Amino acid sequence: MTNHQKLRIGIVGSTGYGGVELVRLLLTHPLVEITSVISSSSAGEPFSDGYPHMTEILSQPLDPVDVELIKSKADLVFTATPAGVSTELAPKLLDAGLKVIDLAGDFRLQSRETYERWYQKKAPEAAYLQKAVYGLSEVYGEEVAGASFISNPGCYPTATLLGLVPAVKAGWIDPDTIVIDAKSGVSGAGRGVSLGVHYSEVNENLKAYKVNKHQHIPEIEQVLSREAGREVVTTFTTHLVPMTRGIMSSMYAEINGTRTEEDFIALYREYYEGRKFVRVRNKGILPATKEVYGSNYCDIGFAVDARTGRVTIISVIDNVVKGAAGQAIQNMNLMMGWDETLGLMHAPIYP
Ligand SMILES: NC(=O)C1=CN([C@@H]2O[C@H](COP(=O)(O)OP(=O)(O)OC[C@H]3O[C@@H](n4cnc5c(N)ncnc54)[C@H](OP(=O)(O)O)[C@@H]3O)[C@@H](O)[C@H]2O)C=CC1
Ligand SMILES: CC(=O)N[C@@H](CCC(=O)OP(=O)(O)O)C(=O)O
Repeated sequence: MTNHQKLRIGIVGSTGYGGVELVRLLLTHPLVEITSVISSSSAGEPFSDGYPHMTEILSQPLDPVDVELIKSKADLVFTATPAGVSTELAPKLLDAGLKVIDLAGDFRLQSRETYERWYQKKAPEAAYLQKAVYGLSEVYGEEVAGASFISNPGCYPTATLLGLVPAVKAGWIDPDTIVIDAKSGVSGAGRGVSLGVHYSEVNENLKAYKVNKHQHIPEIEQVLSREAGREVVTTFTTHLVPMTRGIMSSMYAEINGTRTEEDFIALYREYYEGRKFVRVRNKGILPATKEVYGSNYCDIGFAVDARTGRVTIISVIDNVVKGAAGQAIQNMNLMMGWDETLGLMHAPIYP
């Protein structure tokens, strides 16, 4: 295949952490080429000025956010922008005939009212919201195939939902009893500096934040409700951990009936059969964030407590890969009818 036939990719928000991770991964994808890296604040500057580790790898100048220009240079656009930007931009890109994969939260919630309450921003127009397919690849991959507009899941919801959906769908756990305790590395907050992610605030520290207020709560509840076939509400608490990448979601729920760890392992292995990026650990082995670092894997492990009748489910991802850029590329592969693993089979970096 010549370069000419490759799918041409534009990245809005290329100067952020999600954007630069898209660049890193797409550079080795066999069927695409990055034709436009886009910035709202640094157009004209070489991409590698902001990221010297990309010197002589990707030094092309940043393009402005100009829909006509993007249309002339790209077939598919990733928007890796702060909440609120794609609400306005994605409809224009779609109207220009481009395929769009949005990494932000703007199009994830079906209810406009729920979005406005949790994000404190104006919701997208209903007509465009209805076009967006929620791209939790291993659960809704069939809906993603052939779609032209994907709303990529949040990082915490990806780890959490991949860990909960099979058990909720099978009715093996009581959805009313689920408690989710989640922890993230600091890159989850993006490249922008703020007091909360300042080195001396984060280093040698562990803090809970946005308790009962996190914008990912309605996203998690939306999917759990759909899979359970009834409304589910849940307790979800996020913590900031002094590490760069990684999310661990520790989930607790009451088991319906009597199930062993072997039962959960078999259920999940069957649910994710043929899906390379979810790895279910053997009995007695729980995953750690370093075991997925830099990769698109989500690793899941179980501990059943016969004494309390509860199961603990541990799910880990790399927030910028499976939690953002990696899953977005997986969704692009599914949209295009390609093997979902193209460009993504990187082994985790260890140690
Ligand atoms: N970091 C993570 O782990 C994850 C992030 N996400 C989501 O992905 C999105 C991007 O996150 P992340 O990369 O971490 O964020 P960053 O803050 O690192 O980057 C966002 C980029 O958006 C660009 N931008 C800001 N305003 C505008 C605008 N008005 N128009 C166009 N571009 C704009 C900025 O670049 P410039 O000034 O050059 O235009 C900036 O570099 C967010 O919605 C985030 O919530 C989702 C899952 C995980
Ligand atoms: C560590 C950290 O601050 N993480 C961010 C994740 C934000 C994110 O990914 O936002 P959307 O998925 O909603 O776009 C947070 O908790 O808000």
